[in-house]
Amino acid sequence: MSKHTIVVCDHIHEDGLDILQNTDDVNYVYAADIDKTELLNVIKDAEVVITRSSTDVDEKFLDAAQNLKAIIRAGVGYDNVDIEGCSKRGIIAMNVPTANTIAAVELTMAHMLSCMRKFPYAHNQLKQDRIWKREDWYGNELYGKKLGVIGFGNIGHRVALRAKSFEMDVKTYDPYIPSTKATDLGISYTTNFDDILDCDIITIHTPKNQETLDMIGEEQIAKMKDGVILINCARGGLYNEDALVNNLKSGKIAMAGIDVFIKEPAIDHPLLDLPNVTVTAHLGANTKESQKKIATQAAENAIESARGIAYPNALNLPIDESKIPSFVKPYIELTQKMAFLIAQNDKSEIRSINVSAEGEISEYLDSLQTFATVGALSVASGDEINYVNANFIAEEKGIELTTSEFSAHSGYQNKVSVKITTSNGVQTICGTVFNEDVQRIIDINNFSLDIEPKGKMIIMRNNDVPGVIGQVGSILAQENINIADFRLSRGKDGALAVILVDEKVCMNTVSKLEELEAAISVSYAEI
Ligand SMILES: NC(=O)C1=CN([C@@H]2O[C@H](COP(=O)(O)OP(=O)(O)OC[C@H]3O[C@@H](n4cnc5c(N)ncnc54)[C@H](O)[C@@H]3O)[C@@H](O)[C@H]2O)C=CC1
Ligand SMILES: O=C(O)C(=O)COP(=O)(O)O
Repeated sequence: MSKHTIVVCDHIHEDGLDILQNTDDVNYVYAADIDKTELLNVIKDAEVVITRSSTDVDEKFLDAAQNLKAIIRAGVGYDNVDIEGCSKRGIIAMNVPTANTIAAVELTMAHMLSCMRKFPYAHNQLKQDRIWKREDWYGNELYGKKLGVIGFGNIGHRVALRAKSFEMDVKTYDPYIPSTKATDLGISYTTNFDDILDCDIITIHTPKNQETLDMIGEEQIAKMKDGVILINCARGGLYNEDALVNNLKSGKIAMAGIDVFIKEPAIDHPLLDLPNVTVTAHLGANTKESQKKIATQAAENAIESARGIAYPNALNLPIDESKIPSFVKPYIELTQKMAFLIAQNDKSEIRSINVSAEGEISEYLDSLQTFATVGALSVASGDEINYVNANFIAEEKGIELTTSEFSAHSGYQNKVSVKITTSNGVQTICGTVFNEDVQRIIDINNFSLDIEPKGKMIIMRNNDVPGVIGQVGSILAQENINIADFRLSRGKDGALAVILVDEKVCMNTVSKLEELEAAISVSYAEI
């Protein structure tokens, strides 16, 4: 039995490792304890890798992992994964988005309480210094304080709910949610970022990206109350780290609770030298409960993706298959086949691919376009093309991808057409689906036909003169090629024949057909 190699690059719960170990068709490699340079060697044969935030899936990593099909980020944030690099290489990246939510929520509350009651100072004074001085540690209560929650997703909204149970006055800023997601829970919603800056405590729960990096810097801190408390259990850099250090030193920020740093491990970070910071070493997801859930989900998803069965929580698929209605699927297949057929008929350099549609199917033009691109490019690039990287590769080759809806109705309930322009000319094939899954090509370059897009086919354009069918028949008979079906279409510019055959046709036979006096063009394709 051939086995799928799955490499585990970071520490995950043993329940996940057991699943991998006990799966017959998996060759599992545990590489969490090795040096990251050595890891590059180990991932050479990996089909799937499981990572956490300690492994950067960057250019070097991807270049080393030549056989990689999928990456499972066993957690939420994927800012350490080069998603575009994955897409270009046809690698599907997935995360495990909700399994550690509660762990991160509870760590946020812990940091908040720790800052309010000055836990680190009080703890150290008694435990390390053996001093009992209760008068030194007057903290503050969460009760009645204003809490600003930036980012109201899985973690942010749960932090807000817990804060409400402490009878805090909670407000959120998240421009990407409907306001009712917050207001229905009794939480104020604002689209004015400055409203959040007016809070007693601010906690951030957004992803890290171009938009959110340095979201809070000197300018925003200057607008905050003196003695504000800032919590970050999301990602290092969402609060500008220099601004954080400066304002903690000056006392503008009274306390900060920090779990994450721009550069981790952060053992020499200036924040660690400040007394008014409570820190944890990126422990947001580190509860046994969360890690058990994440590891089992990550292992199961790794196995499914290695087998090519499913890609749960994929981050870079242009198409979410689960959202595509069943009637669209045969059209997707048909579109890919039509593009594949055209690209076999004309192997010259592709300049543009246009997909047009009419009927309800036109709502799915973007998905159809992606599959047409896969079909067209796979003639030249074979297995290297899949629907994750097709659009990237087309872009790199300078191929223009367009879609359009037919302006006039042809009478078909749904119809799709693929038009490919090459350095040699333009070819168009149209198709439809009958009775839910019977795929048919109905037009090739303006010649009406009715052909199943399947098998070995010779496509011949010829002058509409007597005797052509007989001549084609005798050439194929001489070559021992059996004709399974012969479809002929006549138009004002001659005729087009699609000849379905049982045996593979070699270039020599194609040349003999091309030599017929009536022949205009002949090509051979297999679907
Ligand atoms: N410290 C740790 O160990 C952990 C950290 N995290 C991090 O916590 C963060 C939040 O995670 P989840 O809540 O699970 O993610 P999520 O995707 O459920 O929520 C993120 C929210 O941020 C909002 N958002 C995006 N851009 C925004 C912007 N510019 N301004 C305001 N809101 C914006 C989104 O609309 C979304 O509602 C992520 O950065 C994640 O990586 C998650 C788990 C553990
Ligand atoms: O899930 C996340 O975003 C986290 O930050 C947790 O990261 P980790 O898996 O603990 O390295």
